[in-house]
Amino acid sequence: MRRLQQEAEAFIHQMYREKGKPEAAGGRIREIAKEIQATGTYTHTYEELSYGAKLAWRNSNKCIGRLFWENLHVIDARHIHSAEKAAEAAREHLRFAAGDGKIRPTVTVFPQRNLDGEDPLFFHNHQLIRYAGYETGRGDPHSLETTHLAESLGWKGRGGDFDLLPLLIQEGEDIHMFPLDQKQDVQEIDIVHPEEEKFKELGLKWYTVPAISDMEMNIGGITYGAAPFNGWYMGTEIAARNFADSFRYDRLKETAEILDMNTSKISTLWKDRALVELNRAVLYSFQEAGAGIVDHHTASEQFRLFCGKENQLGRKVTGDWTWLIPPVSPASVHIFHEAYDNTVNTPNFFYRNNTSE
Ligand code: HEM
Ligand SMILES: N=C(Nc1cccc(CNC[C@@H]2CCCN2)c1)c1cccs1
Repeated sequence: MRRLQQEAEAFIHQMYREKGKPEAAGGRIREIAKEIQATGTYTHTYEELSYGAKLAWRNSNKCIGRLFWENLHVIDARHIHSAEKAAEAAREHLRFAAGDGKIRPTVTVFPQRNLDGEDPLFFHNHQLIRYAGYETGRGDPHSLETTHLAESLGWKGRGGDFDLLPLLIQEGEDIHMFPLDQKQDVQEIDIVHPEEEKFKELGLKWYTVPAISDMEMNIGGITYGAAPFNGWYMGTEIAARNFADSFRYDRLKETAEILDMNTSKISTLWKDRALVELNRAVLYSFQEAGAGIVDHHTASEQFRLFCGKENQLGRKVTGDWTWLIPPVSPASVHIFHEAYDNTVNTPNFFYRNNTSE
């Protein structure tokens, strides 16, 4: 109780100070103290939930995209208690976030963790949109576990490389499964190359809205175990990791071969050349389709602006250098040559310790 009170006070003071009404904090803190006294916990107002979620984003040390933290759309779904309604809200989130190409950074907040440390609802999905992975080697190896869980609940995938996984939502002790509507909820882009016609023979595609659904959000001592959030992709995530990692889609060699590169020895740097072409193709394909995406150079410049603004406002930026540098040409962006304080502040997003499942 003491700890909850202290975390609540710290958050309320920060929020009211940043909103230019520090004198109003005291009254709200007393109100929260009474609620904690009476019930053991407290409930955020929508204003507190909204600002808290924005602060959680601003405090995300591994995130290069924080310049836009104040533009986060916060959907209050704390009235939802059934897996069915949660699935509908998740699908609505995806449709809203996709906009008509211009992706809206959005978080949907489901009911907070209860006093027994249980989440009324939570997602087993890593992201709301994700492709299945199979023992055959097809699909996304990163999804093997989630695919097994879906299959154990009766789901049958087609065994391809891009089969959309169903939503897997736990309500109490039971896991419920809901398919996404590929046409309404998911926008996908076929990956083509700006110059090389043959590139499309790779048969690659990816979805436009990354929506992380397996992290918990902590605001003022309250934990939201289901708070899926989306932004837009940085091209390297798809091209340099999802398509290139040997333990993911592992397409580097095939890309090099299709582009007639000399792959006879690693010292020809064919991997590096294939990586750049994959990244150019992903950026080109998304941009041609009018789908939101950012290249790692633009994203790094936006991060530089974010740091400048924060410093101007007298706030210290915290960051995790090892995640902030892009996986392609890292030393070609200024971030590589900077140092960042990796202190973890709250509000923030944290990994769920999945042992409870
Ligand atoms: C708007 C466009 C955004 C871009 C381009 C962006 C970019 C990124 C990238 C590239 C990463 C590293 C991911 C990886 O390497 O796997 C990342 C991490 C992260 N981002 Fe952002 N982001 C954006 C918006 C957001 C939003 C809206 C939130 C939350 C409200 C957010 C929270 C986070 C968090 C918590 C991490 C760390 C995840 C982890 O620890 O695994 N980001 N971001
Ligand atoms: N662009 C994004 N990328 C992103 C952000 C946070 C976390 C992740 C997932 N990181 C883990 C994945 C899974 C294996 C390696 N990368 C991606 C966003 C996702 C949600 C909001 S922005």
